Amino acid sequence: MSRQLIAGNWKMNGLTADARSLAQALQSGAGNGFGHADLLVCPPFTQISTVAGILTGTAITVGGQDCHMQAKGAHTGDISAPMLRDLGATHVILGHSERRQNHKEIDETVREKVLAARSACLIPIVCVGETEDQRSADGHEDVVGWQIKGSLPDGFADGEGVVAYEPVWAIGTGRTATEQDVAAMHAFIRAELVRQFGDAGHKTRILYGGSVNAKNAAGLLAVADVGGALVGGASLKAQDFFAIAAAASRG
Ligand SMILES: O=C[C@H](O)COP(=O)(O)O
Repeated sequence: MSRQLIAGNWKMNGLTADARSLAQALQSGAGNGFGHADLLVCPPFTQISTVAGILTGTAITVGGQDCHMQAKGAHTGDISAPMLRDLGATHVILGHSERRQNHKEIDETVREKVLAARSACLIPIVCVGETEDQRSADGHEDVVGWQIKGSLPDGFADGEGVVAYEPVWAIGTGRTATEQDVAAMHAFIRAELVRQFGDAGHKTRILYGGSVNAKNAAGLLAVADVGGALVGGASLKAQDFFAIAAAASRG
């Protein structure tokens, strides 16, 4: 099995003291790495510099949670991909369902942001996933299929771009998708990637996200075609984040 990526999305959590203390706990536990897992944390913009500084020299990399589609200019309050890179970020989460919902981001916006990330040498982690209503109406494959078509630009699979499948109803709810559902959706996403990008689509990592925790991680990470996890709440405790990483190592 190839290395899995365990990515922590801290979302809008962490004043400087919190971020410093969590980063220090990660630094002390990081050791020489985690077997089959690559580790990444994505703090809020305001803490990236602090966290990247503390984690320098460890096996844990740092990413952003969003970026603007332009590299610079008159965009009050926005952060560009080169700015993230400048702070030490290696990755950026794009098209998270909270951005799609709260900021009305559409696939075309996400696609433009992926291009911006690529120009700044950041690895994009593009989130896709259906709502509960869409799944109840049996529309989950259609929704995710369209998100993949619309959000991923040409050549996406030639780089290190990552896709994260996050059923919206499983995010922050404690309701995890069953391993059967995860297997079915990851197989569907893989088939879509190959249809869109040819052979290169076989190598794109597909993460699962949605209430992943220290207890359920081993089962989810052992599912075929799960290339890692995008972890929200459980990534705010170093011990839980490491337990998930350890589960990946056993995958
Ligand atoms: O980006 C992370 C996901 O939204 C999952 O969040 P969660 O682990 O708190 O459910």
